[in-house]
Amino acid sequence: MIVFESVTKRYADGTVAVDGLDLQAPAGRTTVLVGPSGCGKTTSLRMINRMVEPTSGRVLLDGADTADSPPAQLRRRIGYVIQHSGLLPHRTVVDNVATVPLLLGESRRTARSHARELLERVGLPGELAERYPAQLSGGQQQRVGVARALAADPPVMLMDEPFSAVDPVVREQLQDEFLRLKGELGKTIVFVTHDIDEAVKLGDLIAVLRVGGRLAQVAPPAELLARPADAFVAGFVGRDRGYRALGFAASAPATLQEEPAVRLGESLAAAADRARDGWVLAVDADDRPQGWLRVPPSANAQAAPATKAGAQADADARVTPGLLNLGGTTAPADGTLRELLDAALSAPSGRGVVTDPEGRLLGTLTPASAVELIERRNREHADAPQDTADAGRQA
Ligand SMILES: Nc1ncnc2c1ncn2[C@@H]1O[C@H](COP(=O)(O)OP(=O)(O)OP(=O)(O)O)[C@@H](O)[C@H]1O
Repeated sequence: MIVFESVTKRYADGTVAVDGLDLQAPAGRTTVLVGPSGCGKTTSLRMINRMVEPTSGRVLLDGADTADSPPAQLRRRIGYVIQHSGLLPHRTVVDNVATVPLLLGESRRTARSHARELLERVGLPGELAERYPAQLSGGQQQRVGVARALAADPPVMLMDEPFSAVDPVVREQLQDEFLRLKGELGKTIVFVTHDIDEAVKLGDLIAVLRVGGRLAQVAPPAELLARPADAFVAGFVGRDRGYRALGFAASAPATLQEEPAVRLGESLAAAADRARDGWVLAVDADDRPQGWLRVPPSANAQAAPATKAGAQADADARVTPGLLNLGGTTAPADGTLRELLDAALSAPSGRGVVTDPEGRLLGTLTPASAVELIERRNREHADAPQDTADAGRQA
C-alpha cells in the first residue's frame, strides 16, 4: 500500500504542483491519477520513488516513510514506465530488459533468458528481441518498456502516460494487455493519464486531481461515473458517463428471443426461409455467429426463375462469409448492460446477438428489451447501499 499523507510539493520557482494530497493506493490494485494538464499527476507519481522530494508531508510504502530509504534501494522495489519507453538506444531489446537484473547481480545468461520470457509475456514476438529500439514501432517499444520495468519483479509499478504516444488502435491493444497482465501479476500500480476513458478502463480506483494539485475525488470507476463529487469532476468524466457506467453494470439474466440462424454453406433459399424482417443470422458449424445476411423481403416468395439455368444457379447459391454484414457486436449473456445494449443497437437487423461463454448463439434481444433491463437494474439499485452498488466489475 502506498499512502500520501498531506503531501505538498512546491517547486523552487514557487509553483505549487501538489497541495495537501491525502491518498491511499491499495496493495495489488491499480490506482489511476487523472486530471487536466499541469494538475500535478507526474509530480505525485515521482514523489513515490523519490525522483521528486515532497516539500511537506510523507509518502509511505507499506507503512515505512520513503524518505528513510535511500533512493537507489527504494527504486529496486519500484518499476517505472514512461511515455517514450526510455530505452537505451545502443542496446538490443533483450539487453535493455536485462539491464537491471544484471546490475543486481544476475548472470548474463539467466538475465537474458528471463528477459525473453518477459518480452513474450508482454506480447512482443521473439524475433524482435535482438533488434535495437529504433527498429521497433512505438507500440512495440512501449511493450519493451513495460517488460524492462517488470524485469526486477518489483512489487510496485509506476506508469506515467505509458500508452499516450501510440495510435488509438495500438493503444487499445496495449490497454488490453495491461488488463491481462495486471490480473496475472497482482502488483501495486499507480498509473498516470489525462484520459478519463483510459482511467475508467484500467483503474480499480481513480483519483481525479484539479490544477493546483488538489484532490477532487477518489472513487472506483463506476462510482465516479455515477456520483461525481462536484461540477469539476462531472465535467471531467464527460457527457456520455451514463452510457459508460453501464460498462460496470452486470446484467440480470435477459429473456432472449429464439433466433433461427442459417449455417455458412447452407443455401440462400434456406436463408430466405428463416429470415425475419429481411435479415437472417449466419453461424459457423459450432453455432458461433458470423454476421447478418440481408434477404430482400421479396426473396421469401420469389417467382420461379425464368430459365432452367437460372433455377440451377439459384439452387446452388450458398451463404458465404463474403455476403455477410459484420456491423453488429455480440454480447456474452453474463456480460454488462453496455455490451447488451451495444449489441442491440449495432445489429443491422435490430436484434442484438447474445452468446454463451464459448461464443455460441443463445438468442437475440431488441434495443427495447435492453433498455428494459437497464430500467430494471436502476430500480433494483435505487435503494442499494452506495458502496455495494456496481461492485460487479471491480473484483
Ligand atoms: N521542475 C519544475 N519546476 C517548476 N515547476 C514545475 C516543475 N515540474 C513541474 N512543474 C509544474 O508543476 C505543475 C504540475 O506539473 P506535473 O508535471 O506534475 O503535472 P501533470 O498533471 O503531470 O501535467 P501533464 O498532464 O501536462 O503532464 C505544473 O504547473 C508544472 O508546470
